[in-house]
Amino acid sequence: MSQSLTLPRPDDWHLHLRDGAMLRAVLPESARDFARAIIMPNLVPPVVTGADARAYRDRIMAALPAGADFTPLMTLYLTEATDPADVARAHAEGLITAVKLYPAGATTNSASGVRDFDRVRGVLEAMAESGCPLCVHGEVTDPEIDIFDREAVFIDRVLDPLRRAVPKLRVVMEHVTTRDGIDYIKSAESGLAGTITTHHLIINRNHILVGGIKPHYYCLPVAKRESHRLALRGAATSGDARFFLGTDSAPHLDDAKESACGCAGCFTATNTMPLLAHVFEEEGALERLEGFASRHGPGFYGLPVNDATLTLVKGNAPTRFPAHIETGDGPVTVFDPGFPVHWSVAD
Ligand SMILES: NC(=O)N[C@@H](CC(=O)O)C(=O)O
Ligand SMILES: [Zn+2]
Ligand SMILES: [Zn+2]
Repeated sequence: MSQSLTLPRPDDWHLHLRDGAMLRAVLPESARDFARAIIMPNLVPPVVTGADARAYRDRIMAALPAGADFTPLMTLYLTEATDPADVARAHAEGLITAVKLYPAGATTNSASGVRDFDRVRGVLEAMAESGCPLCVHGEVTDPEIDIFDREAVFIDRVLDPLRRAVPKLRVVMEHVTTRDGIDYIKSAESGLAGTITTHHLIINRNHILVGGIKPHYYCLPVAKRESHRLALRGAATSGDARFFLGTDSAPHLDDAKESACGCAGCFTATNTMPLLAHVFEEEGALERLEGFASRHGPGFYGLPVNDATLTLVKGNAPTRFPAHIETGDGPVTVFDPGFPVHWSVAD
């Protein structure tokens, strides 16, 4: 028996495309299924000015396969030296869609991030005025705080005080991984949303650590215990418009992940939509995938829902996804959910 589901073409509200050979290898994987994506600015060096964002957008457009229908929505990497006027100009021109806050040292390429939040108050106030959203990597970096608690502590120590200090600022809590994060987003009347990744709906911390360490399941924020994964599933499949898809597809070469000090990031661009169909079907919420992947994100960002459509089909045989993609510099492993998936994207 075959089944199918057609939705408005989805968007990815949190994506790492990198640069150079990696960009050319991973961009087609996202452009195939997604119409737009919020492009993370954590390159080396980071995308900090409007001019940087313009140049990066040009490199992405140059790397797009012929005939692809994909729009990169650019972001700036917030530093303590960010000029509020440059942000305001880039946003007014439509060059950027959001600004990204990385606490310094929290994740991959975050060394230029923010240490002293008072130093970015002026930029945040200008963004609140112009309606430019702030996307946040929500983890504290205090070495005293256990890595599994870093998201919950960030909410109390940083995010909530920041939102109270700049109440009109629109904030996206990226890659929520805890029940605490879900509850915090639900507690806000307006101006706060959360992205949820594909892999955090699928794995908990046992998947990373039981039976041998699995570097391809290691990402930041690190997957938490099962009760948190269930809270994420509940939120994603609830129909609540404050939650939408941000894959956080974050490619690293296999050599960099399968290492004594492996990089954080799961590469899910290739198979995200079939995996999500599997998860939503498992939760008895297939009809809500459209809200999560195609409608809630544009709603928050004030953009139109895509006119084009994407069709997912469920076949009798498990779908065969590539195990890895080639970049020219080495392979990147595609996220393996560890169970058979019968959904695929129709041609
Ligand atoms: N999510 C990750 O584990 N890694 C991301 C950075 C990030 O989104 O925090 C990356 O750039 O590799
Ligand atoms: Zn992050
Ligand atoms: Zn990310």
